[in-house]
Amino acid sequence: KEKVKITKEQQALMKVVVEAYNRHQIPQDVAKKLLQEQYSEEENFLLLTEMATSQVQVLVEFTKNIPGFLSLNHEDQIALLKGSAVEAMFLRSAQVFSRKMPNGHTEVLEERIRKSGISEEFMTPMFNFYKSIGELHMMQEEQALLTAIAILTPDRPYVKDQQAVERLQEPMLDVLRKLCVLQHPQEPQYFARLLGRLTELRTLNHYHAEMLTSWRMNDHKFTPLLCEIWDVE
Ligand SMILES: Cc1cc(Cl)ccc1OCc1nc2ccc(F)cc2n1[C@H](C(=O)NC1CCCCC1)C1CCCCC1
Repeated sequence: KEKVKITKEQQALMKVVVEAYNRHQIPQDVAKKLLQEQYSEEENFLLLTEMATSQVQVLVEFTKNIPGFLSLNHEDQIALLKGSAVEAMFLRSAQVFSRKMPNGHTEVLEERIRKSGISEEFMTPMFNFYKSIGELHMMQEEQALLTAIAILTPDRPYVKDQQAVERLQEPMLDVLRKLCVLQHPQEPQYFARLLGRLTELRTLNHYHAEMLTSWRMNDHKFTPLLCEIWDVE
């Protein structure tokens, strides 16, 4: 059985990605707000649009720190960001939801989200995803690399130079695969399960526009940035 070893270059790549991921965290903690009090559907919608707007800005900063991203064709940089922003939001939401919290807090948080205004039909796929992410107990290195891998998906719509994107995604996949083998030696399928979450993320992508327009309230207002990213209005 060959000894898996992370090279110096791979250590350096991981360090850059993890530091960027930790540096670009959401300023205010939405989970704390939701646990503090029950908001109306309008207030929840506003909270989501505020959180999502700041998360997109955070995502752009994180992406700029992915080695090689800024040397991609500019239109392709936009296509990758536009193609991955919603997935990154759900991935971040899942990570926020799966964080270790004091007893009973996760249940309160789930209840507040169920009553937030999102229509019923989207709750099951969304919480199934959150729970499947939670079960993985991902380390922050795995979260950061998985987010970078999702952003560097070559077959996003309108990407012209897919090979250039593959050349950036492959080293990330390599170091994540090695990390999974080293961190989860008893679970040879762990890496495959992680990548399977990216497939589940894509299905959530299909729902996002309808999740927003069907929010139980009238007159859904979006920021210009979200109109761009969320295919709404
Ligand atoms: C990401 C997303 C996209 C669409 Cl279309 C619809 C919905 C949604 O998030 C649901 C969702 N799942 C959550 C799990 C844990 C949590 F603490 C908050 C969560 N949220 C929403 C949120 O603030 N998400 C942000 C989290 C940080 C990154 C940017 C997004 C709150 C908004 C207030 C009403 C209760 C849901």
